[in-house]
Amino acid sequence: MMHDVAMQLIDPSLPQLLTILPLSQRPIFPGTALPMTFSGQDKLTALKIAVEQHDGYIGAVLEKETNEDDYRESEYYDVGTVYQIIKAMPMGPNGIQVLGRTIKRFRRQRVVQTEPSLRWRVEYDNQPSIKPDPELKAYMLAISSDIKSLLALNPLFQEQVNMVVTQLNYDKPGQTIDVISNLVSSEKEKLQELLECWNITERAKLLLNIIKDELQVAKIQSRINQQIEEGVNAKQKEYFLREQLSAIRRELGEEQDEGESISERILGMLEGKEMPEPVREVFDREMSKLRSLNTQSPEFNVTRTYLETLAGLPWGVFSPDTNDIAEARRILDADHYGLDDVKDNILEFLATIIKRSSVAGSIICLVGPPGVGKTSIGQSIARALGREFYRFSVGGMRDEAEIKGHRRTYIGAMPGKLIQAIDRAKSSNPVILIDEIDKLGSGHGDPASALLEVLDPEQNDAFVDHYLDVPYDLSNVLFLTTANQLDTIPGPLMDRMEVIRLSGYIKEEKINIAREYLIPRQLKEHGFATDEVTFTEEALDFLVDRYAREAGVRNLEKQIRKIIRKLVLKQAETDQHTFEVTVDTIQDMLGRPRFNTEKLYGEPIPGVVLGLAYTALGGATLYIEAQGIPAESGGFRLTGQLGDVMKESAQIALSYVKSLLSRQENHYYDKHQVHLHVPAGATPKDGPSAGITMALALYTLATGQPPRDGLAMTGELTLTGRVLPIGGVKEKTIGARRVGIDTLIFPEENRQDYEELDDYLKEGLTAHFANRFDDVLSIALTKTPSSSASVAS
Ligand SMILES: Nc1ncnc2c1ncn2[C@@H]1O[C@H](COP(=O)(O)OP(=O)(O)OP(=O)(O)O)[C@@H](O)[C@H]1O
Repeated sequence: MMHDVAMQLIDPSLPQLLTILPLSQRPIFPGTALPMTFSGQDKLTALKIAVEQHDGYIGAVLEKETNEDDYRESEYYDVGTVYQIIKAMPMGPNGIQVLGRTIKRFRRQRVVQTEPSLRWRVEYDNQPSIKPDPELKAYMLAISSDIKSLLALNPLFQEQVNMVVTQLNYDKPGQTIDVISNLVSSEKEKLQELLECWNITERAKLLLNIIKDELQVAKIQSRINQQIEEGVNAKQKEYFLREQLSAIRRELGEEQDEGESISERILGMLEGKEMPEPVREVFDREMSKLRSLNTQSPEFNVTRTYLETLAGLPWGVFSPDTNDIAEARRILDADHYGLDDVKDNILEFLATIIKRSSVAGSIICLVGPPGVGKTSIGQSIARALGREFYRFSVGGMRDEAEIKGHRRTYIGAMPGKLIQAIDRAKSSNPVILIDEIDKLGSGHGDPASALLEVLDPEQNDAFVDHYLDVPYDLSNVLFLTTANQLDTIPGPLMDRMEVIRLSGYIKEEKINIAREYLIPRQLKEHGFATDEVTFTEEALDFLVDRYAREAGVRNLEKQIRKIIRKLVLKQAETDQHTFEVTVDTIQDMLGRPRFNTEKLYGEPIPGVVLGLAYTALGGATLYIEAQGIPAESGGFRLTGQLGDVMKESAQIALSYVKSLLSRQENHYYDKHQVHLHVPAGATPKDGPSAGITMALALYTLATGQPPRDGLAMTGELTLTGRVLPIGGVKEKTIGARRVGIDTLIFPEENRQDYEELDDYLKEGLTAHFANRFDDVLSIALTKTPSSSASVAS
């Protein structure tokens, strides 16, 4: 390529010796007019000589290392640009600005003089102008396009660059490149490299790289700027719009100032309430915080919700107690059939509260199977005292925060159930019923001890909910709790409560409840007059016996509702107005009866004995089955999901029966493996009270004598054959009646419990009381051994 051949000709018009002046920032390129400033006496002297003696020509060279004291001692690059000063103007006492043009690059040949100024002998870049080849042309085009992009991003040199770009002269690429080089910025070393590049194509390449780098930086810069601007703009826009909106609202008189009206509303909520002083201080502090916050900030909402909760609570608001025991009795009677003991207990309790005029420390726990009226008794108590009623369940509750609330730092924090209850009740002395206290879970924190804090009269006058973070006095709340069974209630909670049992109803009671309470209530709810629908006695008996045999009456109520709904439809579809519900109607409407009989066995057989159990669903009967399998060495298997206590009591029963049999020369268990099962196999069971039942099953299996018909029993057995007392006599009696049992065996020590039962519960039943297992045998075995079972010996 032609222009690659360096032709260093001497330019006759330019001086061979040049006064050198230093450039510290960047080199300058030929072909442009530009001003330069210099300061320092030594430089001023050099400039003066150049202007006066050498037609104003100087050589401007970039310093490699600057010598601050004397520019002549600095280290210089070899290549610089010759500059001709056209005009010089003093700048300050020690400086000068010169205006001139850059002409040509030169290279140092040698230093010819240092005093009074630095002078070099130089050689010039005297390449002839060349016609660009395609490669160089391509570079030039690339430079031109990049420089335009750069222009779009960086408006700073717009005019200057624009001019250059529009005048780009492909015929003189070297000059064009130099002009552009004066405009780009990069590290000084890179620019010096560009200056030192004699080869034009190489120079174009270097310049393109520099421009590309610059373009990259400019792009990033512009992106950052844009992002910042967008953020600022969006914020500003929203701010202005909001300002305008509230100005418009103010103009329309719709709202004074959002924040102000919220604060006023919250303050208004305090009317008629008496906030204790320490709480008021916290309230005031939060209130002034609210006022200082921007209504759009998230913190405003958090503070506002807190203040609303705090102000919404019924501080110092109490409903006056009725204090009329006669009225309380009337209400309890009006709402509930029977339950005489329960009502008496509750009235005694209410009388005490009235006398002491304080509820402090009185907690009642209503225990009984589902649907026996625990909740509705609670409601009646509230009605009798004229207090608000609120109920919540702690069944399955695993997180302490549900009772005591979440700290306010949580997102979506709320007060716990107790404060929610107070909030809903709108009074500080409501009746709060805590349901299913026996099913309280444990998991996060300790819900049981949180509940204890609530119920404990020593602590609950200053109950601190995590969310509120100020004490609330719960000592005027009348707490009631309910449970299906007592075993699973945490001990410390149990200690603080007075237990009132609701044992479940027998058939006759349920018929009465249905007739006197449930049916009239359902008729009313469905818009029937009481005389429009009548149930026959047989129908009620059939309904209770076949469709609703459980201890409570909730299911009975449900069945009645079903029947009445169907009658509503019938009334709407036909002209019929009055209805008589008979056995047939019930069968028609409710389908096949759910219960026929609980008896699994027709005739009694050896090895099968009916036991009495006390479960969360009330009293129940359960069969105990024993079966022998001939085997060399005996053995014992137990099935039916039995708990540890029940397993042990099975072992005791077996050991005892074996010793009893050995005295009778009966070696059945030496030759048989025995399997004891308690159906239904899927229901977990535990407790020692099936001891005598299991022993009798094992005994009758070995002797082949069946127990007498219609017999059920309960009692703990010791290893020596003593019968120990059990719990739940009333429930067990009720359970036994339900399945048509007529003879019962209880431990002797439970005799009094049984005798204290109401007569109607005992009607038609014969109860026997056993001290020892021998007594059980003499009551249970009235028949002689059957011949078919005699193989057992
Ligand atoms: N002795 C009764 N007299 C009249 N109605 C009753 C009686 N016992 C229960 N009921 C009614 O039976 C229904 C169920 O009672 P309630 O909801 O109080 O049962 P519960 O014992 O609280 O049950 P759970 O343990 O499942 O909460 C209610 O409608 C209640 O009025």
